Amino acid sequence: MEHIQDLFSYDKKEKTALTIGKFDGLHRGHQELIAKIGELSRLEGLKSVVCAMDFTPVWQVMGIKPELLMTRSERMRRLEGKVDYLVEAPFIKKLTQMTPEIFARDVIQGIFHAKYVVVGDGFRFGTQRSGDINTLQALGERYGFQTIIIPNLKDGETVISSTVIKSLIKAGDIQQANRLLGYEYGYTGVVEQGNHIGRTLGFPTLNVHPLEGKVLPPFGVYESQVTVSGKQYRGITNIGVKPTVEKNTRILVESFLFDYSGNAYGEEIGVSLRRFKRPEKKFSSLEELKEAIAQDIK
Ligand SMILES: Cc1cc2nc3c(=O)[nH]c(=O)nc-3n(C[C@H](O)[C@H](O)[C@H](O)COP(=O)(O)O)c2cc1C
Ligand SMILES: Nc1ncnc2c1ncn2[C@@H]1O[C@H](COP(=O)(O)OP(=O)(O)OP(=O)(O)O)[C@@H](O)[C@H]1O
Repeated sequence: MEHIQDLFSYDKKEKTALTIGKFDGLHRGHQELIAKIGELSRLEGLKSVVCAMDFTPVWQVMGIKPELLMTRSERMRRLEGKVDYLVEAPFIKKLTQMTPEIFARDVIQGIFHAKYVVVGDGFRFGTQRSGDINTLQALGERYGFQTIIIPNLKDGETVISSTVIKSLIKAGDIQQANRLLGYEYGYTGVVEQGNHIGRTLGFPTLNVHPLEGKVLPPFGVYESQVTVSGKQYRGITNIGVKPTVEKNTRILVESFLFDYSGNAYGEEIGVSLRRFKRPEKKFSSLEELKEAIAQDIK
């Protein structure tokens, strides 16, 4: 997969099967669209393209702190091997001012040379989201691309969306969030040195700082799976500020791994969350904290 960081520097000439959207989380709905562009590109000798709209420039202007399911590099890794091109499209003035027609003509046709555009039911595009799937279909006829609509994938009555998944994570319902994502939500990060209290408690932890912008669940203890040097370990993870031992510390994701004995300082690890167990608590002694952790791992 080739990663192109700016839509306006995309200069490939091949015909494409294209999908467009924010693609935060690459949930099961997104995965259907990606499977479809893969299938079309294989059948018809096209290139498959994910055009991921990046709203960071807009949020910066508005002073909004982003809350996202994945960082750009996590998205890149998750798409690796699945599509030919990942093209990021920072949502700059030039884009925000495009009417649906200009977007279809200059971007879908002009930049991407799309033969197919694959979108979900609820897709909106153009200035102030003024175009919908009917607009897209009509413009496709004018500008020579075919629009393929994927019905919104649901889980029971719930339409799967990044927004719903973020709410579930914030509410601590990791199991349901994972179901809608189609994989386990988590954090990647470089292992940092802690206070080395963990090992005196008998529970040494691999500590990572959650990357900027990632949605956090309620502070607390979670069953987890941790990847270190390509190997997976079952573990238990505390997300929070460890109020028993620290004051005003920054948020950490701390994992005690069963069956692991290294320290991995400086290495990048992945921590996937499986289930919420209990809220983080300020214990009155380290002894009580130790007893609680012993219960957590049972
Ligand atoms: C399973 C687990 C549960 C934890 N629960 C809490 C908690 O409820 N309250 C708290 O203050 N710290 C909690 N911690 C964090 C510990 O305080 C922390 O791991 C310990 O102080 C070691 O920190 P260090 O790595 O900086 O040495 C928990 C850690 C683990 C692994
Ligand atoms: N559940 C779904 N089933 C099928 N397609 C979907 C689904 N959700 C989103 N899509 C499509 O995936 C593309 C990218 O969607 P986008 O990431 O913008 O939407 P989203 O997941 O609903 O996010 P948000 O909740 O932030 O609006 C769009 O074409 C959209 O219509």
